[in-house]
Amino acid sequence: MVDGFKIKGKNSLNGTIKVSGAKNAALPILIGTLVAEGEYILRNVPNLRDIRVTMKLLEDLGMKTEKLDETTYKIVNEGFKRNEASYEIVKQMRASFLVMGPMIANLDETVVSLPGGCAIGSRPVDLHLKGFELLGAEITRIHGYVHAKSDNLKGSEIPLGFPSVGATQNIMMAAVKIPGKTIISNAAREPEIVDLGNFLIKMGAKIKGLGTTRIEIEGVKDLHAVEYSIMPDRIEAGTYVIASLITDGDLKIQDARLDDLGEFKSDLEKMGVKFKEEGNILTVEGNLKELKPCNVKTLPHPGFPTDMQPQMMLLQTLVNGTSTMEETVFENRFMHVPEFNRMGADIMIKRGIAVINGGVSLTGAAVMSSDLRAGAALVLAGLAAEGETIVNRVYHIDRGYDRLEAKLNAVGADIQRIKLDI
Ligand SMILES: CC(=O)N[C@H]1[C@@H](OP(=O)(O)OP(=O)(O)OC[C@H]2O[C@@H](n3ccc(=O)[nH]c3=O)[C@H](O)[C@@H]2O)O[C@H](CO)[C@@H](O)[C@@H]1O
Ligand SMILES: C=C(OP(=O)(O)O)C(=O)O
Repeated sequence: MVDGFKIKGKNSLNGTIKVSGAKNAALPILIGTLVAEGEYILRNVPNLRDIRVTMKLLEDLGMKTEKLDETTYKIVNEGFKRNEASYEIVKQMRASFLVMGPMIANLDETVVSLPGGCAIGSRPVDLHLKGFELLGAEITRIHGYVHAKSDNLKGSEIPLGFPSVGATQNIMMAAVKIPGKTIISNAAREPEIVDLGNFLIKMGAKIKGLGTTRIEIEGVKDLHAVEYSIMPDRIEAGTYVIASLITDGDLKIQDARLDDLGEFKSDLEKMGVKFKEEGNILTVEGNLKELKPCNVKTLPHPGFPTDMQPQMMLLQTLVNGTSTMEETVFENRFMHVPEFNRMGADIMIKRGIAVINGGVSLTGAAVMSSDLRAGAALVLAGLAAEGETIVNRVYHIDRGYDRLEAKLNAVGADIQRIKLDI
């Protein structure tokens, strides 16, 4: 049996909904505590399955972790107890592969399981490994594991073939401790990179160019543990923006930083959505019947974020006219399309582009969540649909949304957690 959601649609959402700390910043930053010994305090950590897996991973490597309150963790690094990150843990969460950077910076020999792909794509790590080789690591792959010899590393120029978020983070966490200067060119510019960089700078790292395509790092031997507060989750915030629009609601989204969402904001504005930011409260205005269709293409930041693609496609489904969605980051991130179609959407995929004939009325159905954001988009579809929707396999959603159903129910949704056959 697995958890599912039973959703009664057509309630409009009103009231204040608070955004939690960002999963995609919290995971690398928690792993960043492996970079240097000491006692860390991390605040604004979201309550997620991926966070619990990360704690297991850190403990397995020898760290002591303690939950101080709902969003605060203490992590004590007294050195590595072992030099291997096993498949049992890495297979549960791809971000686990980020341990490799701190491990090669601190240990002479390291073994890390290859993560493998997932429902949205093959998700290779060649750019991470090429970066480590340029830093002087000897890399071999045996039986699904990467072995690295790293007793003689030095800073280097690392051009990335693609501005990979994971590769940029992994290389940064190694380079901050490796003697000499490392320059990452074509680096990722995502706000989560900046948050990780700011955490490392607080630890004493010398990093320039965060948020640009060229990151310069001067290796420092003695870094120290710090207290740090994780940035708010821009994807969770964007998900609530869509929730407000598709339920004709009036959500007050607390701790949303719209500027972190790149072209998501400008694309919605082109559709006719108006944003208002007052202090840390964001509200959105837009009537589904009056919004215009739009053509969207996912791209690295500041382009339209791939993690908002399924939720945006739902909005495109409900707005009159034909819209398109082109996914350029992950080759297989359209698993929600047949599920939306089961609910009455009219979406066709042609040569990697989804063509959405919008303006339909959705009706509740039993649907399957294939990954985190597809799952969240199906929950939103259930909120907009007539009748009852059952979303199966919500464990994908629990990986990355902090109590999604509780937060949505508190602003007027009707979502029940139930047990379902897998
Ligand atoms: C650019 C981008 O939007 N990255 C997203 C990606 O980060 P994540 O770090 O998971 O993925 P990357 O940014 O590394 O990957 C982006 C693209 O680069 C390719 N690639 C990556 C690494 C590598 O070594 N070789 C390689 O070919 C991937 O197959 C993919 O097509 O997923 C996260 C979770 O959904 C998002 O928050 C990030 O915004
Ligand atoms: C797919 C996502 O995460 P992960 O890289 O952890 O799979 C996501 O955050 O949308």
